[in-house]
Amino acid sequence: MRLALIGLGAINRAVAAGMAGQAEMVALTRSGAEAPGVMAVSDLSALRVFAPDLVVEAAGHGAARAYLPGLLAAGIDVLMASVGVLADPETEAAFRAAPAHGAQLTIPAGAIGGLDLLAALPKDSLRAVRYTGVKPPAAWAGSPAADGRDLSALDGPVTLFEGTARQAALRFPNNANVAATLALAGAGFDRTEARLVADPDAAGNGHAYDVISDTAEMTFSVRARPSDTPGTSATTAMSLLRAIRNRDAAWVV
Ligand SMILES: NC(=O)C1=CN([C@@H]2O[C@H](COP(=O)(O)OP(=O)(O)OC[C@H]3O[C@@H](n4cnc5c(N)ncnc54)[C@H](OP(=O)(O)O)[C@@H]3O)[C@@H](O)[C@H]2O)C=CC1
Ligand SMILES: O=C([O-])CC(=O)C(=O)O
Repeated sequence: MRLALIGLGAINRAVAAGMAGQAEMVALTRSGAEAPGVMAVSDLSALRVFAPDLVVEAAGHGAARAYLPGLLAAGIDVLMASVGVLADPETEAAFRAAPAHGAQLTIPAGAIGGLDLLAALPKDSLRAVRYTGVKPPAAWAGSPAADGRDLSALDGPVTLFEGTARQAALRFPNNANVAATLALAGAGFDRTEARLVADPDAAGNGHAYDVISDTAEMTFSVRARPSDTPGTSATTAMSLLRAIRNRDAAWVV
């Protein structure tokens, strides 16, 4: 398999380590970063010359918006981590219009799970989908939630945001991609509720959601170890690796 990674931070370094020896890999970053078994490429045209079977994006909303529609339009399959960028209607339209020659965009579960069942439920049967993300203060560094507030001095949990998944995904590009993924799998960006919490006592990154539908009620909850980037759960790279491996698998579970 030939993999082109966009971004080589916490997620894609773990993806590269997981695919070592099983894929030829290049990476596109602004700094020209490399990793064991991964050669840096300087720009998008060098990435395309590599002729990847799959592009794996884990570089942030700006990179996803700038690169991915063009790659899909060139007939290249894409697996994206920065799902929240699709909360912007113009960007979503560009992604939906782009794929050519059967190119496919894969949106992995990322740091959450249970999406197989949620996505199987008929959309018009969904009555409520409510997501809560709880992370330690360090995970919110650099986010608008920290604006003017010393999160390191918190002595208890604080709700930083409550609103729709669309608002959350756009305001918190590094922490609410899962809210966007949940919205796309379920009730949509404007009918999925999101709450984001900083908790000094949180033992890891927590994601929980409740679904009420005509057919079923479900609850999902996970608490995961953070990766080298505090706001990114270690499970995210594992989810991307599963999606990559499923491409070649005889059995997909
Ligand atoms: N779906 C999900 O569940 C989750 C999704 N995410 C998404 O994944 C993204 C990556 O997460 P993570 O690995 O933790 O982030 P990191 O900050 O650890 O790494 C980001 C990487 O992207 C590169 N990068 C940034 N901007 C660009 C650009 N314009 N072009 C090319 N490379 C770029 C950076 O390198 P350089 O600075 O050298 O360019 C760096 O290598 C997040 O920003 C978020 O959008 C994160 C967590 C969960
Ligand atoms: O990795 C996580 O815990 C989730 C995350 O940052 C995101 O959804 O952007």
